[in-house]
Amino acid sequence: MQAPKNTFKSRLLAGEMLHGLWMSLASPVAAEALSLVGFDWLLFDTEHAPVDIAGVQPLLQAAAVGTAAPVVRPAWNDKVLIKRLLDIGAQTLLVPFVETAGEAQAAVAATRYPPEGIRGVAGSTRASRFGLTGDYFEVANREICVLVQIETGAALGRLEEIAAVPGVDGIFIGPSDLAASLGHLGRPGHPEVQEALRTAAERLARIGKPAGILATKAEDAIRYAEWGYRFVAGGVDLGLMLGAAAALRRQVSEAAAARA
Ligand SMILES: O=C(O)C(=O)C[C@H](O)[C@@H](O)CO
Repeated sequence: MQAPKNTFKSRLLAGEMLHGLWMSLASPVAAEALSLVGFDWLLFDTEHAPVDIAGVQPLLQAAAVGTAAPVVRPAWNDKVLIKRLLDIGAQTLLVPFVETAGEAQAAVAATRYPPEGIRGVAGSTRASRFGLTGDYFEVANREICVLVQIETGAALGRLEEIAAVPGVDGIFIGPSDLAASLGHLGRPGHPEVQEALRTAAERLARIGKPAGILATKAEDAIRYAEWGYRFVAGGVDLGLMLGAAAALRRQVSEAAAARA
């Protein structure tokens, strides 16, 4: 048996546009269902969603049913969290709050077996198909995809340095945190934030590094793709559910009011 290939990484590096969905519900049912609707990737968040490592494994198992590649965001740029996510089979990680090239190097090192990095070795994990693959140790390092998240003005100032770190495959800009860092908490749509997002994509395109972002509505996702973002989460599972529920509630209430 061969070790799993990382199709997210190969497609990203081939320059494909990858449409994603941000998953905050931490629900295996939602993961399985939404893996089937045609997105290229699903982001399982453990930074702000109520889920620990043991809860991520069922999400990965559920998503394996469909066609969307899983991406997991560890709660922090932490070598132990990263190792544990890799062991349960995550191959693409979105590492939050990277502000310097040194922090990006640490994130990459945490994902690589020695001598390239410091990942601890376990023989029988979900990552190696419980030890049944013959080639896992040979291919693991190159199949792992590291995306680092830029979320402050300071990090943005060092964008090119961070992006140049070997092993950083893509840069994700977090609009909400960047907005907060730029003095516009809760207002990612503020013109100054939007301009920072636009120029970040431009700078990354100039150095040939794929840029990613999270949008919360289709029109934002479309604009970000037009600006050059290549892996764009177009919405959040929880937000979509609430939006649909609120619209349904509004529609039936309005119909009832009209009948009265
Ligand atoms: O800065 C951002 O934007 C993010 O990091 C995403 C947030 O954590 C959040 O909107 C996810 O639900």
